[in-house]
Amino acid sequence: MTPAPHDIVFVRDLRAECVIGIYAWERRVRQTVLIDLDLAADNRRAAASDQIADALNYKAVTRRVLEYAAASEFQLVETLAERIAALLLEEFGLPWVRVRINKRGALRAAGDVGVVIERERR
Ligand SMILES: Nc1nc2c(c(=O)[nH]1)N=C([C@H](O)[C@@H](O)CO)CN2
Repeated sequence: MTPAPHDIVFVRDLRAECVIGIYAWERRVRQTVLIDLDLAADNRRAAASDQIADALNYKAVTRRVLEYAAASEFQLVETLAERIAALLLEEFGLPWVRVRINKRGALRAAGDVGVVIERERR
């Protein structure tokens, strides 16, 4: 089957609790980050069979990301994004992912702040 490069499974505003930040007070608390995921997946087989076994199961993906984030203690959102991207590419066999980490409220003068990265499997 030829690749379907435009198919995406997405997740928005996944609420993850983790230790993250560069300041001393941030090492002592858990903060909420909002995670957006765009996951390249060929959705045609799932659409044809209507079976979850043929789909990239977004429940399984989000459960794994939340488990990983909860155990993490990075300083930078960049690192958290990078490690989540690597995990998704490796464990779910995906060809390409976009990961957005939103540390909402981290800056008094701003609403949403964070990073977006795109990675592909080598
Ligand atoms: N590019 C980044 N800048 C900053 C980060 C970060 O993770 N990446 N983190 C902080 C602090 O932890 C901030 O979130 C606390 O207010 C500052 N800048």
